[in-house]
Amino acid sequence: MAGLISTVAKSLSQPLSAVDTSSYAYVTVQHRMPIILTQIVDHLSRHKSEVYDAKTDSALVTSPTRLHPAGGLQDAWNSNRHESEEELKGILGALAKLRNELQTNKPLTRFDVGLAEKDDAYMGDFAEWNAALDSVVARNLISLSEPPKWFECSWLFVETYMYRRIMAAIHETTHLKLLDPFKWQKAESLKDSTKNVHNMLDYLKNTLEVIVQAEDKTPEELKRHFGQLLRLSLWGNKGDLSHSAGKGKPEPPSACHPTPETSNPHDDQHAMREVLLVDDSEAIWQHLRKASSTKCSLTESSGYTRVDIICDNYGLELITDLILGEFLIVSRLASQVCYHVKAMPWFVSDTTVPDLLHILDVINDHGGKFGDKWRDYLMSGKFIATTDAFWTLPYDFDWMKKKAPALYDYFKGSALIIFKGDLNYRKLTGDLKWPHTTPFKTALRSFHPAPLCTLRGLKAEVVVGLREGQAEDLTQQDKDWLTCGEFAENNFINNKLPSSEPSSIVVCILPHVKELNDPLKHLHHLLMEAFCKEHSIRLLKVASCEGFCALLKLLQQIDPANPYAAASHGIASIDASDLLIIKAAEPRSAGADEDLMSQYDVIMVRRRDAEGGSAATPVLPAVFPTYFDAT
Ligand SMILES: O=P(O)(O)OC[C@@]1(O)O[C@H](CO)[C@@H](O)[C@@H]1O
Repeated sequence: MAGLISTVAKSLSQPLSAVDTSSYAYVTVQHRMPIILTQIVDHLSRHKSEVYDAKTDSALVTSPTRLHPAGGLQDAWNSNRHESEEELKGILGALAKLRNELQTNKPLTRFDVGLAEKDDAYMGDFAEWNAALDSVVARNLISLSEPPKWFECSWLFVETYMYRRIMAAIHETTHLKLLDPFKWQKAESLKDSTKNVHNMLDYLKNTLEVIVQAEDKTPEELKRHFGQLLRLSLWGNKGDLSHSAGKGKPEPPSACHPTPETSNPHDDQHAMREVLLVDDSEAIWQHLRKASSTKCSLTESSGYTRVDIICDNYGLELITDLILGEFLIVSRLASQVCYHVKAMPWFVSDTTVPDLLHILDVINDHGGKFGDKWRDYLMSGKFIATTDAFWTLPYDFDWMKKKAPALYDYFKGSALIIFKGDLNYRKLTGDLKWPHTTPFKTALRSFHPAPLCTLRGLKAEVVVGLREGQAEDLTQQDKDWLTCGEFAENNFINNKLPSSEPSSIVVCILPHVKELNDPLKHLHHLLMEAFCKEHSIRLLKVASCEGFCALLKLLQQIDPANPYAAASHGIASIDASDLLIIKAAEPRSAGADEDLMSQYDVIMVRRRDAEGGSAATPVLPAVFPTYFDAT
């Protein structure tokens, strides 16, 4: 068994990387990343006069498509024109050198911390980047004795490293620190989207009228709109320029991936179904409704429900995220929506703070009052725009507790964290080679500050949470299903797992499954047993799956008013990776087992329902039957 575990653990620890020349990671490092560097050099060379050009800036005010802001102070360019032009040449030289290092697989070079004054807003993360270069996240996957190199490290590291090197070349200047090297591509991505934007804002307007006017707005009505807007935000993710290697505006979604331009959003529900590989929108709806209806997020007792959106791309995707935020506020599913954007230009089209403020002007240009309304939201706190250095470090989210503890603690107050896009998904799952049926919660490892969901178009070879056989069927359907960006998933997990509060766990119950033919499930059980042992949590093993099922059936006698009632379909089959966690209202006393009966306040069980979907169904406290053989 130990050999089996080490085999599974070994395969799990392997990140996606260009070491595998048949992988998409290799295609990205070999071809796409050099193209992205070349495009920046071309744009900066061709638009040299527009780096900080008053004409372009003034055009920003009048032109209907409002090109992306010049991103800088005009007088800096005027008064230091010669120095600025020399610095621009320096940037172009640095990017050409970077491209050569990449293409010739040189060792990754360190950042010059000597350039960074104390608390430098631009280069203050250089020391952390150098620490990462010395750490396991940048290890050479071919030989530990070798330094990290472009084709021999994790894909996640070298890709994030490339973008940080691009911005380092800009941050190390005196006059061009504010230059956004992707501004032309971001502007381009919106250039022909007038109709899309109009349609989306019209849809929002109509939806809000329905919500506001319908006194007795039925939950079903709200739920339908919620699902539509969730899917709209998901398909906004197609506008990712790092995936299309910056080739300007990505192809408009094909017929089966409608956006308002290709169909009326009301009707796209079924057109999208077949490409949504995991759709937990029902569970998200039930969770948010419960969190808001009890006037508190699951982690705070105040009348305050905050939803956090970890943003991805500028342009259409950002507009769909703002539309989703408006719906959450007006429907009272949230009292505050916080938009987390990047502290610097990133992955070509990722949203920065200037981008978020600028898009409000673009929205105003497309008619309607939403741009002004959302600017007011930012002033009043209904919307928050924020950023953190962690999002542009190379660490996946398993590191957040250690590398950004304040950010992790902040998220504990969230009712729901919505992670947009592929890069965030890759960081949630560590960009590791998980088997595709790995439970999403397993792939999150130590990252569970609060309930969270993903809205992601698949553009990389990592995906978890699929049903047995689903990946094989998809490969038959489209051999590039993992990376073509045509398929999507929407995973949800109600992240109040024990590892964030072991002291509240009274008992953990596992089905005693003798022959576990799935190494992942075995690993899962071993991890839970180790967790219980580490935190002195009672671990009970059900002598048989039947006994375990009987207990869960017993727990089905739940309060019909419980909004989760609709989600519980009875136990059709039990998945051996399921478990029962009994939490205590108060930190657990060291009392005897008898006090189990009185302490717990909520029981979380994760199971697959008869349809093979997945639903987290918290149920009310129950009485213990005598099914257990304490082991
Ligand atoms: O986060 P997004 O914008 O959805 O996708 C970004 C991204 O996943 O797309 C490419 C994968 O194909 C990578 O280069 C990059 O990581």
